[in-house]
Amino acid sequence: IVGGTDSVLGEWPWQVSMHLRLGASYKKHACGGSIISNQWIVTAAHCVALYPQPQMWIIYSGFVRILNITKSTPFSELEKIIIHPHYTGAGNGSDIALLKLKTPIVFNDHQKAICLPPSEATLVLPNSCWITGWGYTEETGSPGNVLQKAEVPPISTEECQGSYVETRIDKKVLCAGYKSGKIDACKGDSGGPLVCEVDEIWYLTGITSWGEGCARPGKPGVYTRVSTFTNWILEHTKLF
Ligand SMILES: O=C1CSc2cc(C(=O)N[C@@H](Cc3ccccc3)C(=O)NCCc3cc(Cl)ccc3-n3cnnn3)ccc2N1
Repeated sequence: IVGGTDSVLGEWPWQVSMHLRLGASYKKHACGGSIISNQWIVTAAHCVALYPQPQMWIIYSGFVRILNITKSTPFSELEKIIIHPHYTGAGNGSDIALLKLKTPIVFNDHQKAICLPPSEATLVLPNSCWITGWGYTEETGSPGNVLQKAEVPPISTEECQGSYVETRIDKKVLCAGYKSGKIDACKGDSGGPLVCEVDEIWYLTGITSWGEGCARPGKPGVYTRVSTFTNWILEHTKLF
């Protein structure tokens, strides 16, 4: 996150870190994700597209300092990875995937689920949403240690299309950010949440997907619009 500030434990209890098992011991943070039930995580399809094998991944939850993670830190393992069937990788939407945990997460003040938005919610977009992650804090920077948070306003599809003339901006995505840049997601934040509070309830409104550089003026962040996929999520997680 560029232009963010430190989070405190319990502020974003649905945020998880996905670590790729590269060889026996070496693991590293690859993507963010969001807890939507005690056994399901939502992330970006591009995070798992290169390694769609459940045994390649481990999930850390209930923490904010990435440097506190050690070999003895408890983690969750994956039973199943479901990548959206329409995801093709060419940045043309449906950048969403579901991770089923081998054993359910025990909820507490530091780890619990975020609500899904109503499907196709034309719910007038709130004017304030938040992004979080352990990604780069500058475009050519390095990952943050403490989970970073930043407030970003959603941007209309028309305005966003004007920022990305070579890419089709449709209802499968949601753009957010400032004309002046300065605050945005960046490398390592993808798969993580864009959340908005409506009537004191937080909803998973977006999934960090792509952007042209980080926090550049006129180049907002592009997020998977979760409400377009709420039914798909419910069908595949049997959460209804
Ligand atoms: O320890 C490390 C140091 S290097 C590193 C890089 C990445 C990375 O590039 N991730 C990509 C996505 C990715 C994930 C897995 C495989 C391949 C690519 C990303 O987050 N990409 C974020 C995309 C993005 C989204 C928004 Cl909303 C706004 C701006 C951007 N950025 C544009 N340029 N950089 N960020 C992830 C974890 C990492 N861990």
